[in-house]
Amino acid sequence: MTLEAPASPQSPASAPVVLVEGLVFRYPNGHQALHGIDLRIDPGEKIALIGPNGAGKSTLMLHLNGIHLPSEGRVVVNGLPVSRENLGRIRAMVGLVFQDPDDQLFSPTVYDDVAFGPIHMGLSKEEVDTRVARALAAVGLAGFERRQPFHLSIGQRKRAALATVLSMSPSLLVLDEPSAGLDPRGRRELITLLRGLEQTLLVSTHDMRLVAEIFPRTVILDDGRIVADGPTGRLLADAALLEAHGLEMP
Ligand SMILES: Nc1ncnc2c1ncn2[C@@H]1O[C@H](COP(=O)(O)OP(=O)(O)OP(=O)(O)O)[C@@H](O)[C@H]1O
Repeated sequence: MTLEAPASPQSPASAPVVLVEGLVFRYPNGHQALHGIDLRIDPGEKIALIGPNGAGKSTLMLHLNGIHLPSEGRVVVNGLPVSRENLGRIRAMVGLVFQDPDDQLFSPTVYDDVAFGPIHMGLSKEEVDTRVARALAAVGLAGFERRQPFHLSIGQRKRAALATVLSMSPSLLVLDEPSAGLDPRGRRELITLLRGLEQTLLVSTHDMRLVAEIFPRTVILDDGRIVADGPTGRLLADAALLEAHGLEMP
């Protein structure tokens, strides 16, 4: 097992954005998908979460905004435990983007989808409009307000899905497989976009080149356990480690 203190851009004393302690999760059918996860994410970190199919990456990420609640252990976001009572506040702080943008886009127009979160935060029409414009500009979709989401390309839909959470100004962005299905140009645009985001970022991916290009820190999950956590360059250079967990560089 390879575990190291993460290289945080903040001072070690700064409060973590995410603290996961002893997280165990069993699905209702009894399958135990997480076996005691400990993870700390500091402000401004950009972290890749990698591991083979079925390792538990999505299950872990779904705990960060309370779609799943721990069977044992706890998850704390910006000092607030993720629990049923705190879900509204947690979801305003954690923007979760699913792998399939169609899970996130359900309105007749891009504007309606991106405005949905801010409207439900009770913001004024003026503030909602400002946030929609800012979020669409951030993902390169300025002027797409009146477009119909289901007529956009997959790359545009993925960016629109990201805009639906950016409009809530989350302090943590959690993205599941953001580069899946993108062509080379879409991938390059995504890399530029992710590099420019100021939010703390946790991204699950099988795209090892994306990992190498963007993320200073990588966490490897296998069979519901963190098996390595450290600087990306060192982990990806460890061929034996990658092979042991069903991973390889392209
Ligand atoms: N609703 C469910 N009920 C029971 N077991 C589930 C459920 N969803 C996922 N699992 C199981 O939990 C384990 C972890 O799945 P998870 O989707 O978190 O893995 P993953 O690392 O995200 O995989 P992938 O890379 O394929 O997306 C797997 O064994 C999976 O079959």
